[in-house]
Amino acid sequence: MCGTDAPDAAAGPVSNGSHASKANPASSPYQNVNDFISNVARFKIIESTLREGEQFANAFFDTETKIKIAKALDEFGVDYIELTSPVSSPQSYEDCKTICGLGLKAKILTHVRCNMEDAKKAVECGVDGVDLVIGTSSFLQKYSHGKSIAIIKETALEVIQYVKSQGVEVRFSSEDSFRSDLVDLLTLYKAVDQAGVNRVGVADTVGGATPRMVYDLIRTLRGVVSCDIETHFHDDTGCAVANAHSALEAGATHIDTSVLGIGERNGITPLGALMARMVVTAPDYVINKYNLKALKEVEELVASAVQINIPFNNPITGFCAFTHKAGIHAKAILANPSTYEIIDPAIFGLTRYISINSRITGWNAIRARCEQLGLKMTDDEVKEVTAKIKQMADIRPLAIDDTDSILHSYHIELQKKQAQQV
Ligand SMILES: CC(=O)SCCNC(=O)CCNC(=O)[C@H](O)C(C)(C)COP(=O)(O)OP(=O)(O)OC[C@H]1O[C@@H](n2cnc3c(N)ncnc32)[C@H](O)[C@@H]1OP(=O)(O)O
Ligand SMILES: O=C(O)CCC(=O)C(=O)O
Ligand SMILES: [Zn+2]
Repeated sequence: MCGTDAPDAAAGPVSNGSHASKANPASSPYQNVNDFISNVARFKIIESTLREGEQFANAFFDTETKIKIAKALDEFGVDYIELTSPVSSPQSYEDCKTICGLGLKAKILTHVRCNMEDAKKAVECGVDGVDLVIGTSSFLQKYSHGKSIAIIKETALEVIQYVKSQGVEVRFSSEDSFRSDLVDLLTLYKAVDQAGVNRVGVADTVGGATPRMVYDLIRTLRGVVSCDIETHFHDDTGCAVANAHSALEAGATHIDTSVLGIGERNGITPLGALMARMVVTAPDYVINKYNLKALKEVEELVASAVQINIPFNNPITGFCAFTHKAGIHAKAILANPSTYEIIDPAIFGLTRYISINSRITGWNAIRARCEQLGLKMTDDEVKEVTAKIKQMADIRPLAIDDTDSILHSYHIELQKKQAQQV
């Protein structure tokens, strides 16, 4: 279907029905449960395409590209934009300063190791906030930086005090949180909270956490710290979006994303997929806060910058995300799009497409196409021409033009017959 039947709003029968007018959103079982701890309807996004995303295998962002991406993310309405550490290279340092000088609405963060030298470089760049990170699992303590929890705590408190003294936001995050000792973690978070951090960060660095593990850890942490809680989920086991949702339900306040999920290995929670999830959970909040119609453009910009295609099954913008094919689906979609769509594509400035070119096409979809083409036929005639389309589709894949040709020829034959009868 995909090769010969590419969605094109002008080509196939497009149902203009809108979800809002045909379904009562208040009746959705997927929406926000209003418990007091959940932040699903008031979360913030820390967009890390220009930090975590730069760790994606294909990524090379020159200054101009970074500026374009930062501006596009700002237009989209993300709350924060996180940049690569300025100690990474001289150009990273310059780019960090340049982006801080753009005057964007989004706050600019940079992500550095939890030590004084890195923090000083970060502050020098003029960022709004510094995201401090250090591994707390025994793996990272032993094989990465070699520091004990006591030293981590002592250093963290010094660095936090310094960043705060510069009037800059500060966050402390424990890399590899889920493989860290819970007592170590809570002791550290409590200490940095008391030291006045704006946020603590919980990171599933290796992508092994499940939504239930996330809920339990964040719920526990929520009872220990009073500051905001940022969360960061890798997608190695396919749970990054679900984990983000679970974190918000448990009281996390901020979610890290990157466009198309790009990042180290197979990346993190994708911005678009998170929007898809959250627009279903908390439609009013998401629609009013984010410029959802700009999503496709942001994704295309980043996809082109890192030389990848948008995956076919990407939520929202995958080429067939709003394509309906089977006859049973098509009939119901034409009557009411909510039957087989959880998200109205119009919210993202997109249209749905109904495929009419296969052996599984039904006569209701063909009737809609005939109406669109202005070909008048009785129901029995539509059924007869549908059978002809199926006959042909049994032999080879059809393009929309093939189906339309069958419809036009059949209609011409009908007209000839009618003329003969007169
Ligand atoms: C899970 C994550 O994604 S965390 C963020 C990852 N981001 C980055 O790595 C930013 C890009 N990195 C870089 O440009 C470089 O790694 C730099 C500039 C940070 C450091 O480069 P180098 O000095 O050449 O060290 P290298 O990369 O080989 O090793 C990392 C060093 O940081 C130390 N380190 C690692 N994490 C931390 C931390 N959180 N706090 C302090 N030191 C740390 C390691 O012990 C190691 O130190 P060493 O020089 O004594 O061996
Ligand atoms: O700083 C953080 O919270 C996350 C760092 C990171 O990229 C990770 O742990 O995967
Ligand atoms: Zn990461």
